[in-house]
Amino acid sequence: MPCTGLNCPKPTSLETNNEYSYEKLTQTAEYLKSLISFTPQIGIICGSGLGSLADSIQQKIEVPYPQIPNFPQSTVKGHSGCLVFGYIATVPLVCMKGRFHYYEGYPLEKCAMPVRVMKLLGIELLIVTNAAGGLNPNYKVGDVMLIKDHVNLMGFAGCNPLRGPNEERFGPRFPSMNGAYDPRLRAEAQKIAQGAGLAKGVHEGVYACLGGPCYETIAENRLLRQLGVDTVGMSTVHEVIVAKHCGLPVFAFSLVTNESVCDYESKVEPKHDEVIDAAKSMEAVLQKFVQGIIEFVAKNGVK
Ligand SMILES: O=P(O)(O)O[C@H]1O[C@H](CO)[C@@H](O)[C@H]1O
Ligand code: HPA
Repeated sequence: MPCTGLNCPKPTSLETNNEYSYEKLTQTAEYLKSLISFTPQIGIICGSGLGSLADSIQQKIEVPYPQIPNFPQSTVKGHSGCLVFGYIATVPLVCMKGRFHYYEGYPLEKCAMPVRVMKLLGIELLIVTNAAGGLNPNYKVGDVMLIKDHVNLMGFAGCNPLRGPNEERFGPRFPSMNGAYDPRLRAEAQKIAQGAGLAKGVHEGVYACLGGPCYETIAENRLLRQLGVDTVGMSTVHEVIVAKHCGLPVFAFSLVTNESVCDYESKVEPKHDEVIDAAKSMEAVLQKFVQGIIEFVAKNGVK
């Protein structure tokens, strides 16, 4: 029982005050449903410089974020800020050209709220992409790493998108994160990658998200390597946590856009413009790769 003494502040319901309550998210989803005549089956989140993944969408309906009730706004170069609805390989889908990051000033639950909106729209699979630093010494710029697991470093410090009252209509208070990255799609993606021209550079590994916006120090990169992290970025993990919580299977990959420096002699510095350029140079191949995944889902279903 909460304290009922006269001097105790009344407990406020975070749920009813919450900007991202179930009711608010439902409003957002209902608004978006009113613009489309189909149920999206797949949701795609484009990483930095990867917005061109939306180029292969047919019968596009584009909805800029400022037009969407309760939606955050994109503030980062390489994230244009628009939802694109349409079809790839006859599969109805919704694609986020622009995601939200903690360093933009948004709390993690706000960064991840579009995942819940997409769940309410009816998606059955989430495809998450990111630009990332390659920590694994075998990775080169332009390689793709299928994410098999993550290290929720921000979670070690108590930052988690599920912090606060649990919304049972999405999922349980204590969700397991095992199997968050769908193993069947990952196995299939290895074959699909070869067809898309990615044969040499497809790895499977572990991604870690830091809060940013600073890139990691050399000491931090060395530490992350020792922790078994293969790619590092500032996104994805909170989106996947929210997806797993509400029962959405996830297929996710990192594009290695820069090598994470672990050597004090190195003069190499990460730069966001170079991250974007590296992503752009892989546009065509990654479009083909994602299309291959969607074609597989069209033929075989999500489960
Ligand atoms: O993770 P995405 O959105 O692909 O972007 C990555 O690229 C930016 C840094 O260059 C950071 O936002 C980092 O998270
Ligand atoms: N570190 C963190 N985030 C990133 C990087 C990096 O090296 N590259 C792209 N996003």
